[in-house]
Amino acid sequence: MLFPEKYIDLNMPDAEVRYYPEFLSKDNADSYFKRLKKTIDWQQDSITLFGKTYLQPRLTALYGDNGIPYTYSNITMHPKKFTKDLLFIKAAIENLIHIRFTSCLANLYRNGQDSNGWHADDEKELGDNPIIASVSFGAERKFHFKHKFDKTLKTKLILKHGSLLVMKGSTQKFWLHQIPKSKREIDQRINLTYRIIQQKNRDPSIPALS
Ligand SMILES: O=C(O)CCC(=O)C(=O)O
Ligand SMILES: [Fe+2]
Repeated sequence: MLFPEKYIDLNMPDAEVRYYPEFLSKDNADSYFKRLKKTIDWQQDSITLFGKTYLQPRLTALYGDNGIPYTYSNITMHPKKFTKDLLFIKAAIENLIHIRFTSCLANLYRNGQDSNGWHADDEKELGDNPIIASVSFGAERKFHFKHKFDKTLKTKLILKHGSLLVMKGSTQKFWLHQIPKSKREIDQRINLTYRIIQQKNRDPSIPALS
């Protein structure tokens, strides 16, 4: 039996985080993984931190249904048009949680040395209390959270093949997250983070078009 709607609330203070371990069946997740690896236009960008330039420790790509660029860690990404698979997965999430997304940032972790350092997804383009829906395929990876202000608060989970993690409310205001590097040998993993990306300087008193 499949239970795509079965969830676990992480019960973190100052956050709303919900985990759906069986969002996609294994067969579905297997075939998405293979196709996403081939059809996404993966690229490795450089980031500049404290005046030094590094290659990002993973491959990424941005897709969307508007042309609005997305800037984080000094990288500006321009969205490509959604692929069929990305639209199907988007619709499955939207049916489950009743939120419409505009964009998807895809990550490919090639092995255990690839990672995603501590950050919050709190860019202006994401609006005030952003909703981020993140689907995982392939190798399992650890996902860590730590509170920005109360150093005693942290938690972690393992993101399974075919799982969905939804972060909303004040999560990005109060918490950082990361995918740490691992010395173990780890296979490839693809993660899709669906987001709502809007014009940066939009007047918040005017409702966004949907
Ligand atoms: O790979 C993941 O699970 C997390 C990705 C992430 O945090 C991001 O793209 O902002
Ligand atoms: Fe993130």
